[in-house]
Amino acid sequence: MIRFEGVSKQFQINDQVIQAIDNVDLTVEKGEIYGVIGFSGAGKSTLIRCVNLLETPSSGKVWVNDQDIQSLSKENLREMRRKIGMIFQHFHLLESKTVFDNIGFPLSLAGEPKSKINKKVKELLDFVGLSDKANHYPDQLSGGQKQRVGIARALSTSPEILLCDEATSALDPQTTQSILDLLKRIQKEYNITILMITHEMQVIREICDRVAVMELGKIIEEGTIFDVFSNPQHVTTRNFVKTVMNDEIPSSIIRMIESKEGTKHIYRLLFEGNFAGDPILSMASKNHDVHTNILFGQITELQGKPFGNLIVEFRGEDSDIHKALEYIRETVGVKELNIDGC
Ligand SMILES: Nc1ncnc2c1ncn2[C@@H]1O[C@H](COP(=O)(O)OP(=O)(O)OP(=O)(O)O)[C@@H](O)[C@H]1O
Repeated sequence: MIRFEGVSKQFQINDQVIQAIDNVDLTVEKGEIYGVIGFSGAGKSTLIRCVNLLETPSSGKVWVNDQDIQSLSKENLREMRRKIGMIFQHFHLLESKTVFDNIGFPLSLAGEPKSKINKKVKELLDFVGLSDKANHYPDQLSGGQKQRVGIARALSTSPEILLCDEATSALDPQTTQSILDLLKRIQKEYNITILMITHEMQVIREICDRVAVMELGKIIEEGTIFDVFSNPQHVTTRNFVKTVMNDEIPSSIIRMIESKEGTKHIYRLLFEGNFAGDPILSMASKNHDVHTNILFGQITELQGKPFGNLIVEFRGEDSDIHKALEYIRETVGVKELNIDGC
């Protein structure tokens, strides 16, 4: 468990004071994957670096497993740091050491016996799928493979917490996916608490349980992935959500709707985790003698629940359409559509 309590951090450059973190309160529960998202300069890196005291807060407290880390003795802090692994955007591998030695490096530093290092490194090489690369050097690896080495190295001391600093930002989408899958496996199999910072909402959506949005050093919004993605409150959060779940209707569809003559019965059906898979449109159509025409839609999955919307045109008698909509409303949200797409 990680808890930030009124944490602030200022940097001073000449006579200028930079407020990198501003009175942050945040709790990451044991075993969850918690994401912090924000634009460049929001304070994410500074925040995550306060967990292992790579940065010292100017004020406030950081608790790790109910221990105030700033009150630890040097020796206890060293011990605590062994429980906190970290992975980085640019991997930070030692170029002159093999994959095997990179992974075993934290254990060598801690003076662990060779037999223990060998056993642990072999287990981790297998876990991250790099057993055949043990004797390769970092410059012989792809970005994704390098990050796997970084992850294995972070796991070598059997940490309880893994800090991920933009761990997938240097990777292509396919490799990103494989690294995210690996992080999910780590959470499940090792029950590790993961705190990750990123500027990619896709990454948050993919694996996090909860998310905090940071701006100008403050947490401006926080919640479960489902709540934040389905009902973002702050304009910055809405902009992040839009990058992965754009519910604006394309202009070609709006033009097509506008060109239709006569009364238009066009509705937005909102799927917000409340849909059990019944064929509601075809049932509404069959039971109430209306025709339905899906004009546009985007349904995705958030934390295992369907989320999104469909823009549907209904044709038929007004009274039948009314009854069909009543039936649909029992299952999903229904909103009449203004032509401006709202
Ligand atoms: N060591 C430092 N000295 C001075 N200013 C710093 C230092 N580290 C960070 N800052 C400043 O603190 C603010 C927050 O930076 P931080 O790196 O935490 O943001 P970020 O959200 O991680 O951004 P990015 O994604 O670009 O790394 C920025 O204005 C940055 O310039």
